[in-house]
Amino acid sequence: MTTPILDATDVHKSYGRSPALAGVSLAVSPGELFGLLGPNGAGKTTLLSILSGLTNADRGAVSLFGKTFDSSHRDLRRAVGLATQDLAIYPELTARENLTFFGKLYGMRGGDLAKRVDEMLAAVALTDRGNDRAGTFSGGMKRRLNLAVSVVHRPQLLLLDEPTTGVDPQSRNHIFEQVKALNAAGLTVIYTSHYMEEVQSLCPRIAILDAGRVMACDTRTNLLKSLDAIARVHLSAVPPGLVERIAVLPGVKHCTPTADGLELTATDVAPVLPKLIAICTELGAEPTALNIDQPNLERVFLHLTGRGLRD
Ligand SMILES: Nc1ncnc2c1ncn2[C@@H]1O[C@H](COP(=O)(O)OP(=O)(O)OP(=O)(O)O)[C@@H](O)[C@H]1O
Repeated sequence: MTTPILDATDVHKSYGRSPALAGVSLAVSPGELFGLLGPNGAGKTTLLSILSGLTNADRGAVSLFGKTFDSSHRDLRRAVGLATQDLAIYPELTARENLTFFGKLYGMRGGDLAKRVDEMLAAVALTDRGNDRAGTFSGGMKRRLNLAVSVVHRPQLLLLDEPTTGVDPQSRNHIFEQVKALNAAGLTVIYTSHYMEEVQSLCPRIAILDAGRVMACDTRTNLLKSLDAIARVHLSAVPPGLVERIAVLPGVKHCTPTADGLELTATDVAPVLPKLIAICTELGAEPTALNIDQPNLERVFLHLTGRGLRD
């Protein structure tokens, strides 16, 4: 098995008496685009602060690149890029100056730095605005620059804390594309968000964090497989015997009548539908509307915690 690029075991962190992390364990392999999904206050920022060496855990162990890690390991910290939720860029500097400044902080100089700055401006579609002050940028452009700044020094692990906060759809797409491109080029990425759509579409493996604990950590496929699809069928009538016949169709787990039709659960609804329609036709019940609720991470979260992600 490959050595994990990041291995956290039983990490605890409290602010005063309130625990922000209450025993978090997770491992991320080289090359992964790993999602960390959790509502506001789940502990995502606290975890990223520990993983980037900004703060230390109260208890537990973290290893990065196979070595024990804490904030005193300056060499390991240089191999991590962090795009913070609060923007790290300087509004009075231009985009180019911001990138150059952060590159220099990491010891980059001369032609290599100049080339990298150009590359980063192009990657986040800010080449045309490179000489404009960051303070004049839209929220989305600032986020894109914040992302570029976090990788200018070519880290091996990138930590993204809610990277689409306050951005327009166009910038959001730029950020998604850039994250995917960085990952495809070999960068390991931990992507934190409370937007389940983002994590679900970007990340093949995901940890769900709530109240400082990992509630589940698995592949996206396995997380979604843990729930059934729900089909709601509206019918012109619900003849006697219909629900009972549908309930025993192969693949159907439950079937119950509703005010205007029926509702069924199945791991896979598609193979059930033709048989359902045939039975409805035979019994004289015309389907008038069909709604299929496929499993998603919002429902997985609800199932695990009893609450919605945005409660
Ligand atoms: N500096 C701090 N002082 C006191 N409490 C804090 C501090 N930072 C975080 N907390 C608390 O720790 C818990 C976890 O916060 P954290 O910011 O890590 O969560 P999060 O999942 O990143 O949420 P968000 O997306 O809203 O930032 C919360 O209850 C928060 O109020």
